[in-house]
Amino acid sequence: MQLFHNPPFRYDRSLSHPPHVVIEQDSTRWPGYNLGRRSASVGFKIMKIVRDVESMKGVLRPFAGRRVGLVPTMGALHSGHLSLVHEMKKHADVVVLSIFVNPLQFSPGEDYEKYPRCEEEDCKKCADAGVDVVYIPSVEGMYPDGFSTGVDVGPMARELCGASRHNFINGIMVVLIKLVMQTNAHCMILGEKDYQMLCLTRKLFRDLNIGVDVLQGDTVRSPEGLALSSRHKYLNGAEIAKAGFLYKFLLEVGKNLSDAPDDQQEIITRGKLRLEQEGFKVDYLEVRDNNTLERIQTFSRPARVFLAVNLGCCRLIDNILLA
Ligand SMILES: Nc1ncnc2c1ncn2[C@@H]1O[C@H](COP(=O)(O)OP(=O)(O)OP(=O)(O)O)[C@@H](O)[C@H]1O
Ligand SMILES: CC(C)(CO)[C@@H](O)C(=O)[O-]
Ligand code: BAL
Repeated sequence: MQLFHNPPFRYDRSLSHPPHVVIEQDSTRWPGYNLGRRSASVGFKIMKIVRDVESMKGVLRPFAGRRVGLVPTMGALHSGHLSLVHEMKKHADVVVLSIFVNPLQFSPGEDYEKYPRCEEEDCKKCADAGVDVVYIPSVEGMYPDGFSTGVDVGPMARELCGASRHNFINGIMVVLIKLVMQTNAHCMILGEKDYQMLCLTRKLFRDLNIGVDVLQGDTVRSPEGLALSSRHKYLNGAEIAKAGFLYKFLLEVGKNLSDAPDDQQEIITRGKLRLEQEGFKVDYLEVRDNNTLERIQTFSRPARVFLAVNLGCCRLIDNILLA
């Protein structure tokens, strides 16, 4: 599929695979979009865009022995994603950012088709942030005919987001295994905003002895506190302003729980009512153990408050750690 109709890129003919597979951004035609800002002595001077599963490993061959850091995303990049890139640059010699809207993690009726796709803009942001390789595999490349393998990380995949999004967690686990294998990543970074995914990915890698470090990136928020999300493209200005309420709400719930830990049930019931009154449709508001994600009654171990709501046609999630 040709995604850039008049691509401001040139083919990299130094690579052994067909030129249509790997293209390089042309820094002479796009001044400012080479990787001039990078300080590291390793990595590419010109960002590479790889669309082919087979080519991915070849692209990194010159960096054998170097630490490869993977930043998996579904694209429509925002400052949250870019903060993960900046953090990863501290831990890896070569940074690969993947853009793949993974059909496996969506269930029928969810927003797979309409999920925002804006690759050209994303590639510019990546080049500016100093990404070495943008990996944009196709659905056919990732899941060729006959693909049938799945993983199940256990009951926790069916709680929190997994209770309403049945394919969500296990679909992510499959794609993350594939992405780390395809990129030969030594480490990967996931955002705290998707804390259930982060925890269960760590569990998966532990359970299957996959020796890839999973780093945690801080949640980047708007000045009003709204955790940035690609799905904000579904919201209008008034809805964005309304969504800013969620973080203040979480902080308030957190304070109430710290002040009256024995009143958890009442605080949560009242909280859900408040969210509905503010115009949100509540999927869940829950307090869970920070490490196991189990429900907790007492606060003897670190805990986290999680929420998921719908506003218009947009699903929003957030969470905070209870001190
Ligand atoms: N506001 C944010 N701050 C930091 N990291 C984030 C933020 N939002 C998403 N991420 C992280 O970026 C990575 C890629 O996520 P993804 O591409 O699904 O973006 P997203 O904004 O979470 O999309 P959506 O909310 O629409 O599902 C994940 O590890 C995710 O946790
Ligand atoms: C990790 C991910 C890119 C896998 O599709 C995405 O689902 C996410 O960040 O939630
Ligand atoms: N970051 C979450 C990806 C999803 O909602 O499918």
